[in-house]
Amino acid sequence: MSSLELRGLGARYGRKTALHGLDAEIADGEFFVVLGPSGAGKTTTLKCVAGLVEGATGAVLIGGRDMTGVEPYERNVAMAFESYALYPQKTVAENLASPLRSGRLGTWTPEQRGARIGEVTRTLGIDHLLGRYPRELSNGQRQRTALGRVLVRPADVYLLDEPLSHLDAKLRAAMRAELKQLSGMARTTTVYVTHDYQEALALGDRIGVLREGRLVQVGTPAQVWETPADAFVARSLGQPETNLLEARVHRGLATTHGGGATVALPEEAHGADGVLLGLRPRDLRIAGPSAPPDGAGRELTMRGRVVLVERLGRSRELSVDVAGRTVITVTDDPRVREGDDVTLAVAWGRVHVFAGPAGDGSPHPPRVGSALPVGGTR
Ligand SMILES: Nc1ncnc2c1ncn2[C@@H]1O[C@H](COP(=O)(O)OP(=O)(O)OP(=O)(O)O)[C@@H](O)[C@H]1O
Repeated sequence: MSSLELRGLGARYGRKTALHGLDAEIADGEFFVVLGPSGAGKTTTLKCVAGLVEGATGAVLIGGRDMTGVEPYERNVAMAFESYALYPQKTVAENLASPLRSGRLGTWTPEQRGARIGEVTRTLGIDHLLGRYPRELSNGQRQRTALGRVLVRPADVYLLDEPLSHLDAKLRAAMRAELKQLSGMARTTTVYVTHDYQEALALGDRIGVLREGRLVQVGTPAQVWETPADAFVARSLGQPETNLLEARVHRGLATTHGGGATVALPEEAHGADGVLLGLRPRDLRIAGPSAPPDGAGRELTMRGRVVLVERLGRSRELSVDVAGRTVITVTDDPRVREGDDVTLAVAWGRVHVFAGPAGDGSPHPPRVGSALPVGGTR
């Protein structure tokens, strides 16, 4: 069993605190993604698990065993760094074989080694490069070889630091799909670090969102997507970013500045002076004659004027002026033009309510629930 547990994990670099006591329980075989912006402490988290941070506090348990005082090479973790380390004088095949030759991992027959290397290199799409030297590879190929070096060896925990960052978008998407299929990967507890929310949603059994050295939310991709813990988490997932509209609260109702929309609030938000309403651009739709707003009041509707249309591949990103506030939405309808008056509609349950506007107390207002219809029930 190779579960991984972090108990109050802390790390400092001089006077700078990089991790403020992380707690997480990662199950045996789980694929756990740490998502966060640059500087959040993602790499430091992995290094602490590997035993590479001096003076780390708290505890790391692997398979229930406290790793405090256990040397990095005795932890049986395999870590891939963003900057790839390969032996320049060895071919790709030799680079991949070397971890299996070290003896610490049991004895591998040449056939077993060949089979494992074949499986990993086919998954990573580098099986045609086995005879090349690192200097003869592109950055993306080098990165995949470095990842291969980690994945060939059986370990209790894989620690992967942005392993796909040097690949182009198409290859990243293809590799994402392949990675989880790799046998060994499917069974080995993995902590995967990224700042790419799509990668996190696609790969993670669960996602831990890291901000300024704190895990601010841990949950399945669906939980983090549907009920973001705060406005920061909501903005971290999704492109275009979640719209945040400031609203004043009066008698359980919130009205956006400018009066473009009014919603009823869940009870937890009644005491707030103000709230932020979070609207994902893809949750908003343009209500038109063919798809009128829901007459039963199951949707919030807002009137606005399209001020900008930008192409996003097949769809279009619209900036809509709603009573002086810009609301971004995405549509596949090619007929919408700049200057059009439109009605935006969104299901009440998809209107996230965050307590307190940004800049007014907490810089990251927590989510307190979703909006309710005015004067009715959902
Ligand atoms: N060796 C170091 N000395 C001093 N400060 C450091 C050191 N390594 C990291 N830090 C600081 O600790 C914080 C966390 O760094 P870390 O590398 O863990 O972040 P990250 O989330 O992995 O960022 P990125 O996505 O940019 O790699 C940052 O503020 C960083 O500047």
